[in-house]
Amino acid sequence: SYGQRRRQDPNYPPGPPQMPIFGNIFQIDSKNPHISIQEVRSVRGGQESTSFVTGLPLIKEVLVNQGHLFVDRPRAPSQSYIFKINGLFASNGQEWKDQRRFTLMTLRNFGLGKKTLELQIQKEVIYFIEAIREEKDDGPFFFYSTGQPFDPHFQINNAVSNIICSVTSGKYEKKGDGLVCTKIFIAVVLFPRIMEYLPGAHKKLFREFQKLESFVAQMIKQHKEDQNSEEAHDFIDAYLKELSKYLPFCFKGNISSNLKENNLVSCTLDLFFAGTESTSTTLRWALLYMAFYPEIQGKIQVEIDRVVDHSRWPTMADRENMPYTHAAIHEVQRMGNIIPLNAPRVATVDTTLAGYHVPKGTRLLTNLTSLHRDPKEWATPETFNPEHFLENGEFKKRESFLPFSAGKRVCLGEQLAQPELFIFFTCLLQRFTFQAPPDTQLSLDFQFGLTISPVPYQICALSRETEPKINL
Ligand code: HEM
Repeated sequence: SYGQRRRQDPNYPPGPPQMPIFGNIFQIDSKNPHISIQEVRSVRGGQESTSFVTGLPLIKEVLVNQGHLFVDRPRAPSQSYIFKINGLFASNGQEWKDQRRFTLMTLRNFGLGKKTLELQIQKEVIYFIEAIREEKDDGPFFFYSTGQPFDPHFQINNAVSNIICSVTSGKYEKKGDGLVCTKIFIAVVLFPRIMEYLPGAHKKLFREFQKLESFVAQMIKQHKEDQNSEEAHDFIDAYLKELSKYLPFCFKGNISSNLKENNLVSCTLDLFFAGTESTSTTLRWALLYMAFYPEIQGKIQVEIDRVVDHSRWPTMADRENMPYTHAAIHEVQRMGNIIPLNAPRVATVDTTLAGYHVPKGTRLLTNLTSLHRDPKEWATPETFNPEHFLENGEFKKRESFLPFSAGKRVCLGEQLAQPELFIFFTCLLQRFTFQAPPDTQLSLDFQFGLTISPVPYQICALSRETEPKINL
């Protein structure tokens, strides 16, 4: 236990006094764990000991310099019961390396970091915006076109999940059969709500997860039945084609490479989870901040109008000419701070950190909040201020900004998330001005679920079509 360890090893990281059995579990504010823990500390919940790593030098040590020693995810007893411990997010060792390498290679083939994917993102935003325009007074988009208050949560989630769906199982989306994918998306959106119904939530969660798995299995079955061309159309296709190379040796895949059908199911689910919630939460923060700070929104719109002719949509190539907008998106991510303690890691060997002994098996949480709110790093750490990422009017990278983490296990989808954020944000602000509903004070309060997200809000989107074009 922590107490024994600390007595036996004075070099074990310090921690607050603990209760027997429960350790420090009651000292952590479950709603704000990232706020209640501000130092490098070890705490214990039950038998588990976790170290919180704070500050840029130490966080870089864990994620980058000594990254190979902390690259694994810890195993919770409930994890293998509720979630699988394979796939991309939860696997370790060679199994993780094989899934990650194959997924990155395949996503690159399907346009990650290239123009093709950008066009796909643009298409989704255009669908979203055109739907707003086409609908007349009685349609579900009536509110949007008339500037009436609406909650953008569902629409944003839907658009973002369509992108990840088209990459993973796009073949069937194109045929107009988006049902399976839509069901998965709805379940993903429902997950945080299910967690609210504790106790018993884990049982529901497990059942929902099983349903998700069988949806994906069904999707894979459809892909198998339809594999008649040489070309892979989406991620599932590409994975199945790789598996089929090894059919003579192993019906369910290549034993030596860890590419197996159960891993295909888990990787697909991981892409849905990781690819939907994080991007859509960031976009919800973005619209909220715009409505909260109308002058900043106005400056961004001036920049968009200066660089992008109103007859076309913004593209990634425009970003270098839009330092203020680029900085504002970074500021949304800094303030949104949606994954405040990063994803957990575990020490794979006995090692030392800041002079403290970190025994093998210690869980580590890198406190990204300590970077994103560091008063020594940011002029106004608690206030939204795009100037944080500007110097002499040019965009400036900042070391203390790691929303996607860093090192070998850095977010696998960063190159998808960045164009998603830029294209959604700029296309929406090119066409709409977001503002608080009349007589309403918007709040920047957050709630804690899979990510830190804004509390549900209503917002008005005023069409800019009739506004005169602003020239600088
Ligand atoms: C604003 C959007 C996003 C943010 C802030 C974000 C952030 C993160 C963070 C902090 C991690 C943990 C990294 C670590 O352990 O060091 C992570 C992992 C991951 N992300 Fe993202 N992410 C975003 C979007 C996406 C998208 C669009 C995808 C889909 C392709 C994605 C796929 C993944 C996967 C598969 C992992 C697990 C990687 C591994 O364990 O090897 N993410 N992300």
